[in-house]
Amino acid sequence: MAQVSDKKFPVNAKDYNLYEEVGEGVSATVYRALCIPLNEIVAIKVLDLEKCNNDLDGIRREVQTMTLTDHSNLLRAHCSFTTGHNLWVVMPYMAGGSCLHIMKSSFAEGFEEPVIATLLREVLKALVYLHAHGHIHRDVKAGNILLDSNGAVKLADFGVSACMFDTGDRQRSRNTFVGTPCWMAPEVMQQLHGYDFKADIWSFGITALELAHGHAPFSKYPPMKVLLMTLQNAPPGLDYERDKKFSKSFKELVAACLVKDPKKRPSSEKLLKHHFFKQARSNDYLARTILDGLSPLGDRFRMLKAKEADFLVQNQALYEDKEHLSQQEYIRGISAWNFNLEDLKNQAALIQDCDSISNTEDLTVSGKQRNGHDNVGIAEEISSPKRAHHSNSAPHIEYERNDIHTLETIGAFPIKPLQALKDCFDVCEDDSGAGSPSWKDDIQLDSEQPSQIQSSQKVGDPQAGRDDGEILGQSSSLPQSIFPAHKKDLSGTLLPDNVLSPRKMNGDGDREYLQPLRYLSERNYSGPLQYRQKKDITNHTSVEDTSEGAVVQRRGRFKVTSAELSPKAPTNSFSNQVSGGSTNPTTQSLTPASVLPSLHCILQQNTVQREELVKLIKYMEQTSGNTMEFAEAGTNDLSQLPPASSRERELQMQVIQLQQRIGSLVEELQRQKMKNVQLEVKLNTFFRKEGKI
Ligand SMILES: Nc1ncnc2c1ncn2[C@@H]1O[C@H](COP(=O)(O)OP(=O)(O)OP(=O)(O)O)[C@@H](O)[C@H]1O
Repeated sequence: MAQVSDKKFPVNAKDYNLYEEVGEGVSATVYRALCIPLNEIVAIKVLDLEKCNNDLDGIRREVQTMTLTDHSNLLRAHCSFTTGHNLWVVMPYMAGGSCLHIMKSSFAEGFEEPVIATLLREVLKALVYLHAHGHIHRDVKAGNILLDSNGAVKLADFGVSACMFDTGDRQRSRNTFVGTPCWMAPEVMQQLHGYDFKADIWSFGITALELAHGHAPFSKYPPMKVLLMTLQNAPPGLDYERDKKFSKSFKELVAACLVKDPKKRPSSEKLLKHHFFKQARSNDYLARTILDGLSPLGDRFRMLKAKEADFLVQNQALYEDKEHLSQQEYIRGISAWNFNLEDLKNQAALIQDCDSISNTEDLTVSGKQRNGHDNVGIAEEISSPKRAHHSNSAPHIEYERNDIHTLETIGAFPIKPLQALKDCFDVCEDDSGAGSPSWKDDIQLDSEQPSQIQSSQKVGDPQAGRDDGEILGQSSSLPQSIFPAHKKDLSGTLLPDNVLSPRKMNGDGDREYLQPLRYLSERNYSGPLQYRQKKDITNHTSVEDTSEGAVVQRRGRFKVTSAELSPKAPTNSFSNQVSGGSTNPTTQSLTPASVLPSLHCILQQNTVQREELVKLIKYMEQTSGNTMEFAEAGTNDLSQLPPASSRERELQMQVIQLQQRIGSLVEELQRQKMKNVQLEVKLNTFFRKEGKI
C-alpha cells in the first residue's frame, strides 16, 4: 500500500471531499480537499490514467518518489490510489502555493534577495538529499517550489525525476530530452554525453534568476529559440543594470551554477556552503514577507486563470499558432512543451523567416542600447504581448545583453538552418571565462557521478468515478536501497503493473522511449510547420516509420531519443541521401533522377558564387591597389583560380556516382525486360500446349 505517513490516510475516494481547484499542471489538476476520517485538509492531485497512454511508468515513478522520499524540503505523498480511471495522489496541502504563483500574484518583478536566499537554501537542501540518494529532479523551477501557510518550503513534482543508479535499458535512455526548456541545462539539450545531477544545478541557477526577475531568462521566446539561445549564447546571469541591487555573492552563486560545462558546476552539497546562504532566514520570515496578505490559494488560482483566459482572448490570433500555444502554457508556468525532433528541425528551418520580423524590432533595441538609451526597451516591452504577460504590473524595462547577442546570432543564422541546428547541437561553448567567481576555486568538482534519465507524463481530470478506490503499491522499478526509511507501510506496488504499465511486464523500464508516434499525445503541435513538412515529405524518412530511435514526444516535456539527436547525424535529409548514408527503404524512393537537379543547382550556385567572388576581388584590387601575389594569381584569369573546393569535388563525385547508378539501374531494367519477354514466351508455349490437350 502506498502510504508512509504515521497517520493512516484512507485509500478510498469516498473518504475525501474535494473542494476548489488550486493548481493545474500539464496533465493533472490539484484540488484542496478534506480527509474526512482524519479531519485534515490535504491536496489531491488527480491524474486521468486513460489520457495517460504513454507514460504510466513515469507516473508510477513520480508517485514512488513522492511517497518514499523523506526530507522536510520534499513534498511527500500521504498515499495514492486509483478511482475509476483516475489516479489520486494525496499530499500535504501547501496553502501558500508555488513561488511562481506567488510572484504572479504579488511579486511580478521577483523577490528580494533575503527571500531568494531563504527559498533557494531550502530547495538546495532537497537537492542535496535527492542527489545523495541517486535522484536527479530534472524539473527544478519556481512553479515546483511550494510553500505551506507557515512558510515551509518544499520541492514538488517528481514527474520527471530520474534515478542515477538505473542501469541497462533505462541507462540507455540517458540521451533523452526531459525538462522544461528555459530551465533545461545545455547538456540535456545537446544529448552528446548524457547528463547527471549537475543538470539540476543549472536549473537551480535558472530558478535563482527566475526568483530574482519574476520570470526565467529567455521566457519571452518560443521554445526553439530558447534551445538555440541556451546553446549558443553565453549563460545568463545577474549582469544588468536592473541587477545592481543584488549582492556580489548572489551573482557569484548564479554564475557558478550557470556554467555550460557541467563538470565545472558545483555539486548541490558544495553549493549549500556558499556564503550567499548566510543571508537566508527562517520559514517564519518567508511567511511574513511573501505570504502575508495573500488571498486564499484557490482564489488566487481562479484569478490567474481568469487573467490567462482574458489574455488568450485578446491574443487569440497570436495563439492560434501552436508554438505560441506552447509558449502560452509556459507563461502559465507549466511544463507543456511539446515537440519532437522533426518539429524542432522544421522550426529551425523556419527561424530565418520568423526572425526577419523580430530582428527588425530588436535590432532597434540593440542599436539603441549601444547608444546608451535605456528607455527604449519599453517600446519592445509594450509591443510584445507575450512579454507583457509576465508581469501583472505595468510593462517594465527589460532587455538583456544575451537577448541582443542572441538576436544578432539568429539574425546571422546561416543559409542552411537545418545544418545550423545540427551545429548548435554539436557546439558546446567554452564558457570557462564566463563569470568565474573567485570562490569557485574552493569547489571540489565532483563530476564522476552516474548519469541517468527518466521521464513522465501526467494527466489531469476533475473528479470522476470516486467509488472504487484501489490501493496502489510500491513499484519494483525503484531501487529499494536508496530510500531505506519509511517502508513500513509499503506493500506490493504503488501502481499495479497490470493496471498502469503493460510495458513494465517485460522488465524493460525504457521501452516507452522507443514507442512509435502512435503514442504521441494530442499536444503534438506542428501548426505552422505543416507546409514545410508537406513540402519535404518526399525527402523525409517518415517519423512513423522509424523504430529504433523513434521520436517519442511526451506531453509536457521534450522527449526525443538519442538516435535523432545525434549531433553527427545529418539533420538534413538531403545531405543524408547524397552521402549515401541512408539505407532506409522509405528514403529509397528518392531516385537519382530526383536528386540530380538539386545537385546541378548546387553546382551552378557554386559557380555563380565563384564568379561573384572573382569580381569582388578584382574590384578590391582596383580600389586598394593591392598587388598581392595571391590576388593577382587568383584574379587575372579565372582558370588560374585554385581548384574547386573539396565540397564541390565531393558533389561532383556524387554526381558521377549517381550517374553510374542510373546507368546500372537502366541495365537492370533491361535485364528485367528480357526476363519478362522470356517468361511471356514460356507462358505462350505453355498455353499453346494446354490448348492442344
Ligand atoms: N500539495 C499541493 N498543495 C498546493 N498546491 C499544489 C500542491 N501540489 C501542486 N500544487 C499546485 O498545482 C500545480 C500543478 O501541480 P504539479 O506541478 O504537480 O502538476 P504537473 O502536471 O506536474 O505540472 P507541471 O507539468 O507544470 O510540472 C502546481 O504548480 C502548484 O501550484
